[in-house]
Amino acid sequence: MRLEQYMASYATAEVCDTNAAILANGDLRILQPVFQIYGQCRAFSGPIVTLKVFEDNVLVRELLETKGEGRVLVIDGGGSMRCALVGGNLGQLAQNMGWAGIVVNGCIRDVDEINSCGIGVRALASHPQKSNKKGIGEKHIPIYVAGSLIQEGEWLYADSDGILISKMELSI
Ligand SMILES: O=C([O-])CC(=O)C(=O)O
Repeated sequence: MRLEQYMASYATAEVCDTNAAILANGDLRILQPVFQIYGQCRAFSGPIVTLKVFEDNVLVRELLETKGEGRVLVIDGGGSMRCALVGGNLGQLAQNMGWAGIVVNGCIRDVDEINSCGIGVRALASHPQKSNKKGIGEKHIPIYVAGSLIQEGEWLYADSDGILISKMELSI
């Protein structure tokens, strides 16, 4: 897939302004503004793949080794500030496998390398320490991140203003 396919043809602010009804009923949610912006793509979107881990990134690699097909990996890392769940190698892998982006409720490292990858990355912060490698965690389960319950298959829309989660693909 070419990078252009991930470029934004929407603005999250406009989506919020024109979708009051689904914002009110919860089909469209706005993540709390806790994320830093990394990666070449400041704006990205796609269907969500969920992962819950804690200070262990074996399953992150396992998922990123599969075809991304324009999806976004959302990792609930429990908000840990003690190690990084994604680094430069995984950022490059995600780009190579066609993922649109990665959102981490936790930390990343190798920020300069990640910033050169042609994907979108959001994380709470950077941390130089690598994570454990035990392989513990759960894939494809509902996760609770930045104030929102997020289900596998929902859609994520990110740009410079923030991150939206939508129950369905938005027609924009
Ligand atoms: O392998 C890790 O733990 C993360 C990392 O540093 C990378 O992706 O380059």
